[in-house]
Amino acid sequence: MLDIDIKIIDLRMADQLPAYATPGSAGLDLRACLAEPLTLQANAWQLVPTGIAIYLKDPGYAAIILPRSGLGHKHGIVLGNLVGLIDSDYQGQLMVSAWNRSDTAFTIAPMERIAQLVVVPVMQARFHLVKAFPLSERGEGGYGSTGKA
Ligand SMILES: O=c1ccn([C@H]2C[C@H](O)[C@@H](COP(=O)(O)OP(=O)(O)OP(=O)(O)O)O2)c(=O)[nH]1
Ligand SMILES: [Mg+2]
Repeated sequence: MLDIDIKIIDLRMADQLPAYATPGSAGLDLRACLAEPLTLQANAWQLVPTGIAIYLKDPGYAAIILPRSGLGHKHGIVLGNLVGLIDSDYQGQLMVSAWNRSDTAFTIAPMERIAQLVVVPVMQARFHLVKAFPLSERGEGGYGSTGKA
């Protein structure tokens, strides 16, 4: 279990801090911190505040924002950036780019859970410039080079 600092940006979030819904949950649901319902027309997207900020601090971690399965599959509410990446040094409010990829308008209610946050380990890399790589089995083959079946 990792300890992370969290800051309340909107007071309405004070009693609704993100929490794992079950002991085995990987994601924490993020709420739409809205004053009034927000209707996303078909294929419209809008940046939605969550009312909270986190500071991961350790560059060995990041957080990713993912769609909720039900909203995405049943209503087409996914993310305008497909996946949100939260840097370990980001201290601003968590924002969700809510995109209605469906052909029907969808209304997000204030405080509705619209996306989920997953904290993940990250390895920062140091690059060593070389002229050639030692040959691997794959070499430069990709994009289906191993066949279909
Ligand atoms: O869905 C998202 C994606 C990003 N962010 C915040 C946290 C992240 O650390 C910061 C920058 O995100 P990113 O690096 O993906 O965006 P950028 O377009 O490269 O902006 P920047 O130039 O600020 O890095 O924006 C969010 O709140 N929600
Ligand atoms: Mg960036």
